[in-house]
Amino acid sequence: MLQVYLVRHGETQWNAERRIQGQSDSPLTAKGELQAVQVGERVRTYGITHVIASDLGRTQRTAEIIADACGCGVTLDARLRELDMGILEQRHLDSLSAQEEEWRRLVVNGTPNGRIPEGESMQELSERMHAGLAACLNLPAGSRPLLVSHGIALGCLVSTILGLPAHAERRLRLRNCSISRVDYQESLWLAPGWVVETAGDISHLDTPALDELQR
Ligand SMILES: O=C(O)[C@H](O)COP(=O)(O)O
Repeated sequence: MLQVYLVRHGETQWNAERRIQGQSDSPLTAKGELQAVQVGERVRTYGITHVIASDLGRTQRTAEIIADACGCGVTLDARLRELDMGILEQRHLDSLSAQEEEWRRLVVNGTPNGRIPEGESMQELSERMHAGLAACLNLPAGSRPLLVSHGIALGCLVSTILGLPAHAERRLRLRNCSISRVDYQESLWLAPGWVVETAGDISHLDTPALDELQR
């Protein structure tokens, strides 16, 4: 049975500053680097064969640290990028006008085809994330991939595997460097398809690696 590990990147400067990242980028903080090291320590004995990351800098850096621990390389897949948040990217969450907050809510509340101007809908995000995950089924038999992606992107993937709407990602807490796992179940007796084994596990992060919300 194919097991796929899903890791959100380590904390970044803009995560810490409460700025919207989307497909814009900011570097990992020292805490973010430590979180990635702790993921590496946790998964180094899991037999990971491929580390596949979104092509944004924060996921690439996190993936390099994890891949070093696992002794494998990193490949990039743009389908694993965060939701494109259009004209609100780089903005402080606390600085949005009423109109801007309304645009953000179109996405958060699951308005059909809702998007921030110049951004992407949750449906579009869901389709490309599922395509990125499905690509793992083409890896050689016995592969055990680990994907490094983003908060909304991974939340959307896990929610929709569960049969929930994409915006149900708001009900999942996928913290920086949390680990989730989905398996491709082929048993005829059980429903074939992706199954969520774990979501948002942070038991490998010690206190210095936790963010404010986690303490
Ligand atoms: O700011 C964002 O884009 C999201 O809320 C979180 O994205 P991230 O997982 O890339 O930090």
